[in-house]
Amino acid sequence: MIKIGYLGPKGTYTEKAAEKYFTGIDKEMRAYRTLPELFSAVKSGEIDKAVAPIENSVEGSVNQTLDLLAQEKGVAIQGEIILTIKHALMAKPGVKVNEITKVISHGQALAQCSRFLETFLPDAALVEAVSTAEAAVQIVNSDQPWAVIGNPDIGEIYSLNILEYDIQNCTANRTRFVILGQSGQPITNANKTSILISITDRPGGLYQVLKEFALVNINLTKIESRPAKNKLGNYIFFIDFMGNPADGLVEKCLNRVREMTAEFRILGIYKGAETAYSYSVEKSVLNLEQVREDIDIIDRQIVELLAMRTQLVKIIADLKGAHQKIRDRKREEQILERLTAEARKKGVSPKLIKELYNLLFTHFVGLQKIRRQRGKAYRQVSTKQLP
Ligand SMILES: O=C(O)C(=O)C[C@]1(C(=O)O)C=C[C@@H](O)C=C1
Repeated sequence: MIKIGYLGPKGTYTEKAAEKYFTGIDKEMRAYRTLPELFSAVKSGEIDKAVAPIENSVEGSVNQTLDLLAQEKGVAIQGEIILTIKHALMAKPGVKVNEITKVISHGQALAQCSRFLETFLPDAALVEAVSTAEAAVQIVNSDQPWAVIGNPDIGEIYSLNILEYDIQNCTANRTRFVILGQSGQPITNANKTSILISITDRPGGLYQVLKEFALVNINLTKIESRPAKNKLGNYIFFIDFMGNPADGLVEKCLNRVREMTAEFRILGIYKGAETAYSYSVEKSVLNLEQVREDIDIIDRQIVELLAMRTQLVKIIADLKGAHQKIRDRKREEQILERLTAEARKKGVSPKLIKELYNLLFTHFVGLQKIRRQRGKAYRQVSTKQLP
């Protein structure tokens, strides 16, 4: 029998998600009051698996779950499940909608029903609880005309009356829950990976990372930033994508990302709940159109990088001023030596690199000469214009 923990108390959507994910499995369900308690329980081995909400289609990420994933290194994502959320307004028997003075629920549930609350209960106080079921417990223990918003099952569990069904702002209200376990347990049929990265502060840092995924045609399903909590302005990024690092292409892509990031961690490799777009190496290898699309992406990148190089050479030209020699053969030799060695390592022809770079050097020397000439002409014109 496996022990499964969830964000309780009984009746939460998370319990529903856990029941559904582990249907037909001999299990003992344990409710935890808070997400930190749930995470420590799975980390210590007190429970085998934990289920926690991570993202809602209306309200976005559950920040506390993301922060705990970042903090708790011994906990990994091992699966996920998506539930359609339908909220109900519930109160103790006898309480009518127009008598309600306070509505208690999880912050996300209150936000997801904001339109109903503004229209039908504009004067009621809105109070947040750690979970929807915890809010129900508060209602049960009070003799005030208060109400709770949550999963209609709560009504039955806590003997509350359902006053209104389906009160959420959007009908397509869905929540994704993650299944957590201790790190290092392999998952079969895994086709999705979640990683955490932090990027050193430099222009284009995040772009360079995302580019690596685009180049090998990996579909990112989510990217979210959270404060790194060490310095204002420092962020960590959570990235989910379709693919498994057991795939050579995915592994190479992640190795490159690891090299260019200050922090890199795999949060989980698991079976995705939805596989609308599934990544396949075979597809990109066998399909001519697909390979050409990949080449088009790379060619665009090459032009973009050349544009950046051009800007830098222009800065060099201005730094050299009017008298320093433009051509620097020693520097060219150093560049060629480094790049041909790197090319050899990566299976690129060193001859190609030599030819390509000799062409680039000639071009960039020419560009600097023209710039110097223009500068001279400009200085002459400006002098003439001087009184
Ligand atoms: O580094 C320099 O001094 C440059 O002018 C740039 C650059 C280059 O394109 O990398 C161009 C010409 C020089 O001969 C050497 C290098």
